[in-house]
Amino acid sequence: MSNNGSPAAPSKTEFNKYKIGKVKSTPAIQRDLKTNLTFIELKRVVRRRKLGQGTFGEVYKGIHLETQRQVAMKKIIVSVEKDLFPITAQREITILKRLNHKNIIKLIEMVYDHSPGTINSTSNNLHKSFYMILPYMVADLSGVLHNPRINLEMCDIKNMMLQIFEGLNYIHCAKFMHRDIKTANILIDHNGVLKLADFGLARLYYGCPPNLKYPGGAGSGAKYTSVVVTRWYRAPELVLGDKHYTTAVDVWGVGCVFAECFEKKPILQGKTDIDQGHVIFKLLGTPTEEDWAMAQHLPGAELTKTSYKSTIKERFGKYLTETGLDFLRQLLALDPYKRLTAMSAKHHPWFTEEPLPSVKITLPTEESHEADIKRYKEEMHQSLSQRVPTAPRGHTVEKGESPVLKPRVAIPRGPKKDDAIPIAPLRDISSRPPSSNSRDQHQNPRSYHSNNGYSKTVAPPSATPVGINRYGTNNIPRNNRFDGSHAGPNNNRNPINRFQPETNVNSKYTNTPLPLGPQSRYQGTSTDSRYKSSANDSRYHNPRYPNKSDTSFNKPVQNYSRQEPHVISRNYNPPNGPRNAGFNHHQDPRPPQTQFPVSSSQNQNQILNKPLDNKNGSLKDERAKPDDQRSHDNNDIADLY
Ligand SMILES: Nc1ncnc2c1ncn2[C@@H]1O[C@H](COP(=O)(O)OP(=O)(O)OP(=O)(O)O)[C@@H](O)[C@H]1O
Repeated sequence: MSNNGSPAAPSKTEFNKYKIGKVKSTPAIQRDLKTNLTFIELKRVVRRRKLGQGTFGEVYKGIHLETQRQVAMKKIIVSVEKDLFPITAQREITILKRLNHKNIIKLIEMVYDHSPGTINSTSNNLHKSFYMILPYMVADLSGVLHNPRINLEMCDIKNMMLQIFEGLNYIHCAKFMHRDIKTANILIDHNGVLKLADFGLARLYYGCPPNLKYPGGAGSGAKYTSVVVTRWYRAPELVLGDKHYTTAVDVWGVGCVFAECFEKKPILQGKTDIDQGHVIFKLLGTPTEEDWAMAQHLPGAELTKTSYKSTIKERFGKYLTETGLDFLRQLLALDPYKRLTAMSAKHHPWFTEEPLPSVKITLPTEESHEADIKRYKEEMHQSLSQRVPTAPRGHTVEKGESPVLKPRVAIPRGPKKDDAIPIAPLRDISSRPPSSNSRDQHQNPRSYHSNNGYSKTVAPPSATPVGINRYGTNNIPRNNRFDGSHAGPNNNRNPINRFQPETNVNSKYTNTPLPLGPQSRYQGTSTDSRYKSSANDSRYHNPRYPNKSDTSFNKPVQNYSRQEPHVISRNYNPPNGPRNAGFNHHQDPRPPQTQFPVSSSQNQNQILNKPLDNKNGSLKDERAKPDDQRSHDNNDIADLY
């Protein structure tokens, strides 16, 4: 406070904390005297490096000026007029504060841009910004897969899958569902450590956490909105409108990510929500009653009247051995209760088959983010147009320099003196010219066979009954070394030993058969009987699965499509153009933003610093409770928490 009692203007030089873009002159980072929050004056910063375009904001690269650490700054835009804080950001902040794992992105802190506000060009409204400060990650998996200069070996893919399952298992054991697993939300740091990010759609689930004893995911004890997950990564139960889904929706997403590693593009690109169902069944075959009995009782059951045959072997058999295909099939099992869990997936024999997972993935030091995909495409196009044309018959073409993709960014840079995060000296990209040839090789399944002794002649695993989760303790052969109770043979040929996951957090859940709570969907251990459809089946007397005469299940297909307006089909084209070429159908699954008032500085402070309500493990913030504060455009929003 100044002498005359009015709040003093914040000092311009008091705190120099973050700057977007390269460090040049002294940035304007200050602290608000009233709230004690730090803020940066973005108007002064001219150069920004945009990493990604989110649905409701943008992600920038910045520098923490005190430590010189690179950070990512995820912008959250708050309309000054409405004075509302987006619910997805609220959720993400709350959940990230609770999580602490090597394979989950960390929230360093929140900063508030205290400048008078900026006018949004599209809405013409005055906006203010909050920033989530996250550790800077050199790449995301979407950028890596689209980068023609990066060729992932099978051992790297295995390593990445193990890391993804480590992170996902942690989230699931902490009783959260992520609900937006996709390649763009899997970040990679300079040490090759993968981090699951973007918890804007995540939520706490009800019921017991998963364990190895029971197949299927956890969390079926309540009704949730099925309008979650980016469409192309949406599990079939969501596509069919199931509201009692489980953590298995995340495992489906990982299955899509796994397959995307081979095709380098999302594998299930439905054009509409209904089409998504067709695309899924075209790959995996229309489920029979035996395959997925519950499908008949979901709102979108009409889709199961199609008769597609599975094409998974034709499509992915060229990349994967029988064991690998079995792994993919179990990640993409149509029935969520036959799908692997994050906990059991790590024990699949595919990880013990040659080539074993690499100890550490080494990627080029080039930054590869989702925002770079457009550039890669342009480069590819340019490279192809520069190719020496083939000579007409009987003629020769003089040999010129073969077109080579030249990276725009300085790639192999050694650690600088003031780099707090040393860039690891990784593979020398210059020795691997990313010619069109290498791209071809990239798509060639045989490239996975090179140098690593990987061969398709590896004996497939012995046949196991379909529909049983083979890696739960229930089903594991007695001498199975991957039962999760021990680390397996003590040598580094065993991937469980080679790959060193963080084990501390989940150990308490591993191998601890938890009592089935009242919410548990299936009681007892007889897997066969669970999937049998019979009039006496207790599921049909369960209010969650009303019998067929229930009108909601008898909806003709038109009715189902009429529900589509509930699905927010906002086009994925931000004001400054499509997010990335070829992603035009990349539908935003999020419901309209429910927002909370953040008018006073005190409220802002609450959002950023309020300790979580830990009672009963609840993450709900008090401000999230009163229903009347929410703008319910449809009932699904009420489900979001
Ligand atoms: N910590 C980080 N380091 C580097 N890049 C990041 C980081 N966080 C996010 N990004 C980049 O920004 C992109 C979008 O980030 P994020 O998914 O968190 O935002 P979002 O607004 O939730 O996006 P979406 O609407 O697609 O879910 C990511 O795909 C990634 O390329």
